[in-house]
Amino acid sequence: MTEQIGILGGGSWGTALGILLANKGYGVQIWLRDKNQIEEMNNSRINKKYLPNTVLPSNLKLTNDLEEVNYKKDLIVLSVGTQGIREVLENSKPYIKRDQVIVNVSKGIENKTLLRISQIVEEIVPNSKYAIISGPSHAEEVAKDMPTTVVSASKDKEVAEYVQDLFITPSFRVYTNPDVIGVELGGALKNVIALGAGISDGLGWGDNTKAALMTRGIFEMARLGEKMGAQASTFLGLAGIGDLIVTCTSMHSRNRRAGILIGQGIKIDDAIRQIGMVVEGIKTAKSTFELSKKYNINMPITEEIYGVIYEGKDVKDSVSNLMIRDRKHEMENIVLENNNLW
Ligand SMILES: NC(=O)c1ccc[n+]([C@@H]2O[C@H](COP(=O)([O-])OP(=O)(O)OC[C@H]3O[C@@H](n4cnc5c(N)ncnc54)[C@H](O)[C@@H]3O)[C@@H](O)[C@H]2O)c1
Ligand SMILES: O=P(O)(O)OC[C@H](O)CO
Repeated sequence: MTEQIGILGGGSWGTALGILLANKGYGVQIWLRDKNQIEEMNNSRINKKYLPNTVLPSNLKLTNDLEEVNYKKDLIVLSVGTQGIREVLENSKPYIKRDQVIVNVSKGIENKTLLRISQIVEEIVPNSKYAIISGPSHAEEVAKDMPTTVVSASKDKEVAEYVQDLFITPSFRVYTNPDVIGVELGGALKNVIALGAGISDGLGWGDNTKAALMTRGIFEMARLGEKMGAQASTFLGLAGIGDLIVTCTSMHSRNRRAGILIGQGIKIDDAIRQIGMVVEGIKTAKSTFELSKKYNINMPITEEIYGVIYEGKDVKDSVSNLMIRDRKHEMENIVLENNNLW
């Protein structure tokens, strides 16, 4: 029997993955909250707002009804922005069945609770079969079938491999990994560093600066990750350095582009408005800053980005703060172990 898949959220990523899965022949239905957008997409068969250059396959259906999108689905994909996941999942809860697999593809940390998305899912739908897909994967390129690699992470090997099997195509290669914490944190924390890379570009600075932000950025991501129970080696993989590279360097990146605008002197709210899509790094910068305090981890880049976004710090002062800190040994506080097996 053909697998049936429901996708909660029809932004650029939910739509690109919906197209990929529908092209594999599965029955796919995307839930969107905006009825007008559904009508427009049904008429044009294009998601003009979020993914304007790709036609939707005929077996990709749209709905505004949470009961319908969950009904008789083998797999549910979560692709609304992180801060909306709790609300959408709470509203879906009456319709979610025990045997359905839940795959999160969003990348962030909830404000106030400081929870990762797997922890939100566990609170609302305890003991569900959960996986996360993460890695360097811009929707715009996946929709054009450009070679892309990602990771399917789950505590349950069977679930990770089921999700790998469902999503893999000759141009979308899916690896597995048991380290849910590391894969989730890699995808979330890189958005904060990408804002910094964008700010550096917006200031007109060069490749040296960006390479420094990326390299020192992955160190502080891994430091927090290890303290929170992740494998440091995950940060060397697709969901860590891989995603950091793509997000810090691509013109598709919403986070980098928001950073560029901020570096050019545009106000934060105006930058977010101009991007017009979820810029996860903005909210996740706050959560990450608070996590770094909670776990007592030194995260100087994240701290300065938090200062720029939430305390109105001048970006040039922030960079100067980073450069004139106490001298250090490069490899201080880094342990690289690899126990990354089920
Ligand atoms: N776009 C990409 O290339 C890409 C790739 C990998 C991962 N992601 C991640 O996927 C997630 C979604 O990103 P996107 O780029 O598709 O964003 P987007 O802005 O294009 O779409 C987000 C969608 O979520 C909906 N939404 C947001 N809050 C909601 C709420 N409370 N209730 C209902 N709907 C809500 C929006 O209406 C929109 O349809 C983010 O976490 C992002 O980091 C994006
Ligand atoms: O466009 P961004 O910055 O939200 O990044 C999207 C994906 O996370 C890239 O892998």
